[in-house]
Amino acid sequence: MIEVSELTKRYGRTTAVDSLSFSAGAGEVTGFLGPNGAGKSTTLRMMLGLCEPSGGTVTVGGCAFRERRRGLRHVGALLDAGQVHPGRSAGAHLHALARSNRIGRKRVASVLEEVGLAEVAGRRAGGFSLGMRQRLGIAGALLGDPPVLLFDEPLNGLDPQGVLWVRSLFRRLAGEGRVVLVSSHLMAEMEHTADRLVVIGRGRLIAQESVAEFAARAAGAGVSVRTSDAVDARVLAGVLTAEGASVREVGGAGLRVTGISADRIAQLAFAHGLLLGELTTHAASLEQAFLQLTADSVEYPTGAP
Ligand SMILES: Nc1ncnc2c1ncn2[C@@H]1O[C@H](COP(=O)(O)OP(=O)(O)OP(=O)(O)O)[C@@H](O)[C@H]1O
Repeated sequence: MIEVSELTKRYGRTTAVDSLSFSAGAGEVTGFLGPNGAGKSTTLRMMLGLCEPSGGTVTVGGCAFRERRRGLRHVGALLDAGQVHPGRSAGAHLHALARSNRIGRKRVASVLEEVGLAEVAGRRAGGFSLGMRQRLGIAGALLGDPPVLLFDEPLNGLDPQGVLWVRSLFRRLAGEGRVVLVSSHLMAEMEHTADRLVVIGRGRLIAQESVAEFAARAAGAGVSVRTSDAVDARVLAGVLTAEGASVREVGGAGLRVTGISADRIAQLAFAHGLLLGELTTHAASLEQAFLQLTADSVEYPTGAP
């Protein structure tokens, strides 16, 4: 379990992370989302003890990362795929990491296989594409078989096949009971990758909830209902409101309903002898909800498209 409590980082007058508190649990993929400059990388760096917080604490599995020995066995991280020495081969890079963390050579071969780089293990990392470097970074994170994994923008540069592979890898790692925290500035990347979302903007927590809960607040979500005439629409509106739904009249016989499922609306209409001409569920756009939620937090906003 990762626990972030009142974490703050200031660079001169810039507050990159501002009293941020959230947690990421074992057995699920937590998406760490925010627009560019929101403070995601700074938070991950503080988690790993790579930069000193100005305030607050972050613990991984109950204690600070820096207090552990042989870190890779406890926390694996992909922070920047460009961190590899360009003259070193993928294999040599991983062997060096393994040696300094007292991890056996066999494990290097196994992670190279896992990320699909076994055949190019002898090639210089400097000649790798961004997608291959991401795979190498992921291999480094997996090397110590750690219970906690942090990934900063791991889908960057991956082709669609690579994205699918990473998603199934994260799911498997979480299924094995590990903590998997994945940062991204794109909701579309997290929608099908994460179970829970931690959304930040300007260093502050905006939302912390399941993907399903996040979807429920998305604009555009709801059910369109059309009855035979305006009188029936009014009767149905009364019935639905009494059930706790929010109802808005749209035209004579139309209603826009939120807070209740289409199934339940159909049951209630049937129970009250009301004929429905339309019953349409509108899927929530998570991307839209994310943009609305973080609109005030964008560092360099551009004009509307
Ligand atoms: N070393 C530094 N010195 C000064 N300011 C910094 C430093 N590192 C980060 N910042 C500032 O802190 C803020 C948060 O940056 P950070 O890189 O953590 O955001 P991010 O959410 O990871 O963004 P991105 O999605 O663009 O990677 C930004 O305003 C950035 O300019």
